[in-house]
Formats: sequence, structure tokens, C-alpha cells
Amino acid sequence: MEEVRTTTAWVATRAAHVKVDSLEIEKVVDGIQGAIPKVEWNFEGIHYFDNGPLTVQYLLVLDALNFCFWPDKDLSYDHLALGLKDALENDKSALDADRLQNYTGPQLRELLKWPRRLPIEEERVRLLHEVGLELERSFGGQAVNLVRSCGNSAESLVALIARHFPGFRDHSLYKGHQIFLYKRAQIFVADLWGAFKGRGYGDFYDIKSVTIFADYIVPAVLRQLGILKYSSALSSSIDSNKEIVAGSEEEAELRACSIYAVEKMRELIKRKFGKQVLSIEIDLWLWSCGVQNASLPHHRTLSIYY
Ligand SMILES: Nc1nc2c(c(CN[C@H]3C=C[C@H](O)[C@@H]3O)cn2[C@@H]2O[C@H](COP(=O)(O)O)[C@@H](O)[C@H]2O)c(=O)[nH]1
Repeated sequence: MEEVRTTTAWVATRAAHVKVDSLEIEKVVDGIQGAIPKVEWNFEGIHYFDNGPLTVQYLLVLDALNFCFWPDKDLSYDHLALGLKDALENDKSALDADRLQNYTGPQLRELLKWPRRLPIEEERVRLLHEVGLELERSFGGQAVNLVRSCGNSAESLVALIARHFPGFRDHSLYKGHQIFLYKRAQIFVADLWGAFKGRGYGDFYDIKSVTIFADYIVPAVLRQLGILKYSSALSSSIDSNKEIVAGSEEEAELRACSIYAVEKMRELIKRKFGKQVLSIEIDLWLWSCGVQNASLPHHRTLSIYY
């Protein structure tokens, strides 16, 4: 994930619409005395877990569809996590590779017990098919074989996912440069690590290389903390729920500056308090604060990446 760090830092140092405020990072870090409040993975109790390969299959499918819930104001990530969990508990073969390749939009809705069209439903179906097909072609149909082939390296797993599954190639072009964010690939690694508590399929010797997951909740929390400052034009677009175009400079800056700010926060905690914290731990803390505050304005971009 070195390329995520270097390319997002490149954006942050040139950004025009979003600024990272180092003084505010320092205030936040001092305020918590360098100790990130601990949030349990699955604090909501909404994820499937059986300590085995089916959990890995579940998490890969979950993160293949883990994006863009906001266009339906009643839909959230929880519906997806819980819907797939219930589906699997009713039918252990619901997420088998051959089944994934054949779901239609209405069947996916039925699986998730969602009464109407899902946001960007055609893409969700296409991505399910892509996961099923590639799992079958290269991994004997099992996500657990994908995980086994990364040699306990988070870096390798993210690279392997990006190589095999085009839908996970989360990147952007900014002032002519390619910027890497890999939100869903990295969150899959983090979900394995969280679910299996760093053991078994969740054991990665380089887990500290994972960055935060640049979604639409974490930037809103960083803004509320004063760490991200937006231009007045961007502030009013976001506060009035105006869509931020996918691929725009504003979108790239929002995502890149969020990753960069948290990396700076980590460095400061290390320097000032001598503590080594993971970006994943900071992410879960910030994200859990964000989802508990429904009135927090967030940027709205139609995207399959987050
Ligand atoms: N940065 C970051 N973004 C995350 C997550 C998660 C869920 N992670 C699970 C893992 C362990 C925990 O127990 C969590 O349940 C979802 N998202 C993103 O949020 C947005 C959905 O928001 P809303 O529309 O309000 O539901 C959407 O972009 C989605 O992709 C995270 O952890 N970090």
C-alpha cells in the first residue's frame, strides 16, 4: 500500500479544495492522549461469522458490494451485512461461486430482503458475477484459496485482488497522475483481520501497511473534527447535498486528504506518545463516530468504489 500512501500524499500537498490542518491533528491527538478509543470489529453484531472458509466467502462478497448506499436514504451498510448474513444462515450455498454468477437484480434484492431497486443495481449484479467467475476460474470457487495464496501478507492480498478483480481497482486520475485508494480491497483485508482477530485467515504480518478506507463517512468526521478544511464552494456543495462528480478533483482530494491526514495522525502518535497504532484502528473509531451521527453531511458521489 506504499503506492496508496505516496500518491495520496502527492494529492494532499497540491490540493485546492481540501486542506489538512496539522494543528487540529495535534489537538485531536493530545485530546485523546495518543490512545485511539477501541472499537470492536462487528460492534453492531451484523456480520456472519463461523470461524471458517464460509466467513471468508461472505466477507469477499460483502466487500464486493460495499459501496454507495446513500442514494436510498433508508439503505445503509448494515442492511447489506445483515442481509447477506441471513441469506447465508438460511442457505449455506447462497454465496457459492456458481450461484454468484447467476444472480439477477430482483434476486439480489430478494436475497437482501430489500423491497426496491438498489442504488446502481446493475453494477452490483455485474460485480457479483465478476467475483463468482474469477473465483471459479482461478481459486477453485473459494475465496479462502485467494487468501491462502497471499502468504499472510496484506500487501500481497490487496495486489492479488486488484489483479484478479477489475471491480476492486479503486483509483483516480488527478492532474494527470494515477492515484491509488483501494478502499474495498483494503477493507476486505481489515475485515478478515477483525473477524478472525488477527489469527488464522486474519493473520497478516504486515497489517500496519493498510491505510484507512476512503469512503464518504470518514471525510465527514475528519471535517467535523476540524482536521479537514473545505473551500467555501466545496462546503456549500456538500452541505446542500449536491452531487460531487466521480473523477473530479474535489472527489480525489476528499479521499486522498482523508488517507493522508490519518497517516499524519499515526506519525504524530508515534512521535509524541511512542505508540504504534494501526490506520485500521483509527478508521474504525472515526467510522463508528460518523455512522452514529446521521445528520453529518457527507459528500455524495455515484461510485462503485466506496
Ligand atoms: N472507512 C470505512 N468505511 C466503511 C466501513 C464500513 C463497515 N465496516 C465494518 C467492519 C467492521 C465494523 O464492525 C463495520 O461494520 C462501511 N464503510 C463505508 O461506509 C459507507 C456506508 O455508510 P452508510 O451509508 O451510513 O451505511 C460506505 O461508503 C461504506 O463502504 C468501515 O469500517 N470503514
